[in-house]
Amino acid sequence: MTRAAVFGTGNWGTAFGMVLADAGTDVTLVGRRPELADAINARHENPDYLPGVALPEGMRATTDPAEALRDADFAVLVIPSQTLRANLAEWAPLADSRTVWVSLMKGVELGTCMRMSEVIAECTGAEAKRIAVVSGPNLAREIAARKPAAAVVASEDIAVAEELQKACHTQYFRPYTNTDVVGCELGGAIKNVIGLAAGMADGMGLGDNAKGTLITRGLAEATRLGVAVGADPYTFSGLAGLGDLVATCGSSLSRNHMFGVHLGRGLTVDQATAEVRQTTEGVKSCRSVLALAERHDVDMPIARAVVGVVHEGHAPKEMLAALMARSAKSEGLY
Ligand SMILES: NC(=O)c1ccc[n+]([C@@H]2O[C@H](COP(=O)([O-])OP(=O)(O)OC[C@H]3O[C@@H](n4cnc5c(N)ncnc54)[C@H](O)[C@@H]3O)[C@@H](O)[C@H]2O)c1
Ligand SMILES: O=P(O)(O)OC[C@H](O)CO
Repeated sequence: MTRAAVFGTGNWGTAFGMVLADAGTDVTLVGRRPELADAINARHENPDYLPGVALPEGMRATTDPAEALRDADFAVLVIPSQTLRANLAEWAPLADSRTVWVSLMKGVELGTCMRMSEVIAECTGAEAKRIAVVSGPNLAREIAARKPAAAVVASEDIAVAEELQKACHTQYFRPYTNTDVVGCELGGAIKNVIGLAAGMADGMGLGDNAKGTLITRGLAEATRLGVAVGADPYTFSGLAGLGDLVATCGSSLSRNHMFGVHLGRGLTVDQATAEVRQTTEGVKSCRSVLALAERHDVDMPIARAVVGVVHEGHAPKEMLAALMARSAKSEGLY
């Protein structure tokens, strides 16, 4: 039987653990708080993140990473992107040399501008064939309700992607394989930044034309950066690109979207943080995404506007005016 250790007992760690278990994989969730692990084991429910969702009986939780990693085929990482490096310093030495590390995270590391698979490679020493990512339009609460969704499972080694695909394929969760790890990760991280912008537009009541424009030009920004760092441009028209942009920019279940809505309605960043509470990757990753773009001389005006609002104290209205006042250009990618 395939075994997976899932690090993170939040929304997506718990929901993806459920997907793996429903697909017949043996799953152990790894959390930090014993009382939450006990509740998951005793009640088959995660009362803090997914109250009312009945988890598969065989899915267990522990606070002991070594126990979870014993004989694990997959170590699935579902924690905030900015803490990954520190976490792996503890977890990596406990893993078997054959374990495949899987990132479900949608962020870019501050300071280094590294994608999560790059952080994993550096911290674990794992070669590319022992690293995979999962991305796509995957709002955890919908998946926890077993509503249908699709995703991309990417690894440079197609055989590894296919193994992971098998381990998480259920009647409601349809994973497609891809070998473009770079494109899938950037698609996931950048959609959060565009989701913040779309939320601001919604919060300001700007309407659906504005949102359609942000999604489309956001996709152009993501594709431009992706191409500059070696991704396949077609990945961005797929589930990890357009699919996730549409889901995130349109859903009140998206934390990034709702964070933007709060800002658009006039709340401060601190007030929006207090409202949303859970991991909102775009808030930090907008800066690392923009830094990566600057490093590659790629223009990302929407991402720059988001950084202006979230980190530089500009009002959403000011940034909107700046975006609209840019010089006229043709529609192409550049
Ligand atoms: N929620 C979704 O719908 C969804 C879908 C796809 C991808 N993601 C991505 O998955 C990642 C996690 O998101 P989430 O929604 O599960 O977040 P969450 O806020 O629901 O849960 C975060 C989890 O990480 C743990 N955590 C926080 N700080 C930690 C630290 N310093 N060390 C170890 N663990 C820590 C928390 O205890 C919690 O278990 C993010 O990168 C997000 O973009 C989320
Ligand atoms: O709630 P968000 O904004 O982190 O989005 C969740 C998922 O990434 C949607 O695919």
